[in-house]
This record gives sequence, C-alpha cells and structure tokens, in this order.
Amino acid sequence: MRCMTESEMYEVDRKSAEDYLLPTTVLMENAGRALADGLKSKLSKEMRICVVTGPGNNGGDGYVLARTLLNEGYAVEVLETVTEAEMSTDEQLYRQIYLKYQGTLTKVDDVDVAAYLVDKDIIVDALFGIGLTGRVRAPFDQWIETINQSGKCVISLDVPSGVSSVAADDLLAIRANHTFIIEAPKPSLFIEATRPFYGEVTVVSIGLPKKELLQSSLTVWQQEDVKQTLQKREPFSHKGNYVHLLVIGGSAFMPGSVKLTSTGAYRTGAGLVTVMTSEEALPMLANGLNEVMYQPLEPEALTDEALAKYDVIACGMGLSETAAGRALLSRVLETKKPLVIDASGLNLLSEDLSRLERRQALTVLTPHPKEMARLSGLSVAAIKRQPFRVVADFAKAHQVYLVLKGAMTLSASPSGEININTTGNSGLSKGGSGDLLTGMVASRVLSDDTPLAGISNAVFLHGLAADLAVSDRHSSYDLTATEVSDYLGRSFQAVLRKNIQASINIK
Ligand SMILES: NC(=O)C1=CN([C@@H]2O[C@H](COP(=O)(O)OP(=O)(O)OC[C@H]3O[C@@H](n4cnc5c(N)ncnc54)[C@H](OP(=O)(O)O)[C@@H]3O)[C@@H](O)[C@H]2O)[C@H](O)CC1
Ligand SMILES: [K+]
Repeated sequence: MRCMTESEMYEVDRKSAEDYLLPTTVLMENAGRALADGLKSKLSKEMRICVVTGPGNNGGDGYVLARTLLNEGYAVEVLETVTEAEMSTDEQLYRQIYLKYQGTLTKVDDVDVAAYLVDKDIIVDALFGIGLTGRVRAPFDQWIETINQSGKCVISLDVPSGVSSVAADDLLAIRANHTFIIEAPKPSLFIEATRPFYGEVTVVSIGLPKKELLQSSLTVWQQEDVKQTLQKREPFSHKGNYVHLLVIGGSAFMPGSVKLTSTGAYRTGAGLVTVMTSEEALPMLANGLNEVMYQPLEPEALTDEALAKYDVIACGMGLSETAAGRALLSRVLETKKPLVIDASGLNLLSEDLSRLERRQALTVLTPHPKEMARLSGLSVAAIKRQPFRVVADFAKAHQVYLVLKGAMTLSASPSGEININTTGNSGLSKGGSGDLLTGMVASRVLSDDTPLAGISNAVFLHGLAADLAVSDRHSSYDLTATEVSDYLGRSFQAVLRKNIQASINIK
C-alpha cells in the first residue's frame, strides 16, 4: 500500500481531472459515499449523527456523506462553520444537493456548540483535510477544542482536522476515535506526534487511477510485499548459495551483541556466519553459538584477499569506541564489501561522514533516533518531527540505505524511496533488539528482489516475531531479544503461509 504526501495527493487529483477527464465533483461524490459506506459499520439508525463541515473540499465530502446517510434513513444533520460564500465551489454544490434532499443545517453562530452537541452520539469531523496549512486559526480552533471536550465518539474524514503535513509543535487537532482515510495514508499517520490523533484507521478507495497512486515514493511495507520479494530457497541449494556474513564487533563487556546479530542472520536465511571479535568475548560466544565460525579482531586481517569469501559485513555491535575500534571501522569502510553499520559503529562513523562518499559498495546504516541525531547533526526532536524528510535527505546526500528504527521504522534507499514498517511493539524497546535486527538486515540485503526490499523484509519479520511472541506467551514487558529470535520461525511461517494483514496493522 502506498503512503502519499499531501502534495503527491493533489498531483494525482490534478492528473485525474486533466489526463483522465474525471470531474472533481465525481471524486467528491465517490469520496463521500465511500466514507459513508465505511462509517455505516459504526452506526445504527437510532444514533444521532452530526457532521461538522469546514471551508474546503473535506467539508464537501462531509455534505455527500450526510446526504448519503440521510437518504438511507439515518438521523443525521450538518453543523456548518462558514458561510456558503466562504466554501469551495464543489462544497457549495454538495451543500445545495444536501438541502434538496431536505437535510437539516445549523450554523455555528446560531447555537452554543457544546450544548448543541450534547444529544449527539457521533460527531463526524469534516472541518479540514489535507489542505490545512500550519496551526488551525481562530475561530476554528475553539470548535476543535469543543469537539475534543464533548466526550462523544468522533470520526474524522481523511485526516483528523488540524493534523497538517508539517507537524507543528503546538499542534491542535481533532482527537478522533476512528479516521477513514481517502485512498492512501498520509505521512502524519506514521509520525509519533500526530499518530495518536487518528485513533483506529480504515483506508477507503474513491476510484483514483491506481497507476498514479503507485508513483509515490512512500510504501507501507506489508505481508504481500514480503511474500513477493523474498528470495526462494531452492531444493538443490547449499550454504554457498546464501550469504556468508562477517560480523565484526563485541567486546569483553558486550559479548552478547554479536551473538544476537549472528543468530538473527542465521534465523533469517544466511548460509554462513563468521564472527570477528575480541579474545575476551570469545569464550562467552562459542558457548551456545554452535553454527558460527570465529576470527580474532584485527584490522590487519581485513585485507581484500581475506575478505573475498564474505558477501557482506555487519559491523559495530558492541564494538568498543576506542582507538582500536576507530581503526577497525576505518578499515572496514575502505573495503569494497557491502556493509551494514550499527550501534558503536554509527557513533564512530559520525566522526567523519566523508568516508561514506569514498565507499565503493553498498552501505546500510541502522540508527535509532539518537544515533541519527549524531549522524545528521539534528536534534532528536527535529528528527521525530519530520522523519520522512530527514531520512530521505540523508540517504540521498550520502548515497546509503538508511533504517531509522522506531515504532514505525523507516527504511530508505539512496534514491529517497521509503518503506514504512508497521509490525512490532514496545517489547522491542530493549537492549539487543537492534543487534538482532542488524544480522537480519545483513542476511537479506543482498538476497531479495532489491536491497531496499531485503532490508524492509528483515524489519517486517523482526517486528512480526515480536508481535507473535506477545500474542502467544509473552508480553511487551517481559519479551527479550533472544525470545524475539526464537519467534522468527513463526514469523516466517506466518508470512509464507497465512494472510496475516488484510489492511494496515497500526498500534
Ligand atoms: N484525491 C483526494 O484525496 C480527494 C480528496 N478530497 C477531499 O478534499 C480534501 C482536501 O480539500 P481542500 O479543499 O484542498 O482542503 P481542506 O478541505 O483541507 O481545507 C482547505 C480550507 O482550509 C483553509 N485553511 C487552510 N489552513 C488553515 C488554517 N491553518 N486555519 C484555518 N483555515 C485554514 C483554507 O483556507 P486558505 O485561505 O488558507 O486557503 C481552505 O479554505 C481532502 O482532505 C479530502 O477530504 C476530495 O473530496 C476528493 C478527492
Ligand atoms: K477531517
């Protein structure tokens, strides 16, 4: 499923009107009806429904929805917040049609809005859609506050009014119980500050040309995408047909990190895993990791000749941030091997990013927001406010694949394409989760249809394993990364055998 920015959506609208000759009024009729159809699952004929309309086409959708429900015998009325002259042209038309169907209209200026809402069961928010810019201005702000304070069930059309393309610091928006989204979710659905305003979500189609929707560079990565892009394992294959991963990291006080990375790699399909780690860490690792081979941690051993047998390197987990660690990362960056960098490796890399420009092979960076802050020089707050832009800009500027980890992990390609992940839960907010993921990413990045697909598959399966663990015998409190790795088998089974996600799975 695609995710679309507001400007991309307007571009599809323009094309469907100009190139496909679809009148904008037809789209609004389709939108209002599709939204009404979606909403009906929440309604009964006994409920009193109030549609609050604003000045733009979102309000127009509201009039179509109100008329559709009225015509089917629902108790619906409209509360309008602007005069007819202040409405968009299409909205004016659908207001008139609503009146022809003998719909009831109330103007905000004629009532005490809080008192008017008291006997309503459902409030439909058709105040603003994707056309809102900046913070909601007066006098609309007071009605948003009144609706939020009403305690009623609030359903938003397309987006919760007030959630604009750029998340403002002092955001004022409708807190919806449920949002019916038109055609494709907008980035604000996946941003920490704006996600809570949406409530539950349902995506409805209004007949926009699919070909145009597919032009978006943002994709919500789902089960069908994993199924389609995951490399098949052939019956006559041998370990040499799958990646040989070299894991570099671990230290006396952090031996478990590379253990998790190696397990993640094997459990995600790698053919061979070799760990290069400090001698102090070795005894702790060898005990319990039967499938792994070992090498001492020495930069001089990283010659192109010695590395020829490896397909990909994962570096940085549990690596000590000392002169030795620094020298090691520098050497690894100079190699011509595909490389995944995580944890301490990212901190050491932040000291001099120009080394990325000199790389001659694929590079994947897997930062959490704090590591991203070090890499980009931006604050964590700035990254969280606009993660899509930050991720795309950085990936393009440094020509890397970038995985910004979080509740909605974003994976970006060097061309700025972004895949959004919706699996996973707060049980992953623990030490070790990232180490496990790095091994999984390294195992898939060269194996699936494209590097971005491989990375996104790893992120999806990692989150799904945590979801399955929590729905089985764990909770997000007790879950550990080792247990997540134990559920990777179930995660693959679920993806390969069942349809686990009919629509987007958003916490
Ligand atoms: N393809 C589709 O997705 C379709 C979606 N539809 C629906 O249309 C809306 C988008 O409609 P649009 O008219 O472009 O925008 P809005 O309804 O969100 O509102 C625009 C009005 O809001 C005013 N505005 C803007 N910012 C503010 C603010 N901060 N405070 C107060 N008022 C604001 C703006 O006035 P300006 O003077 O600023 O221009 C406009 O009056 C989409 O979300 C869907 O619901 C179509 O129905 C079908 C196709
Ligand atoms: K809305």
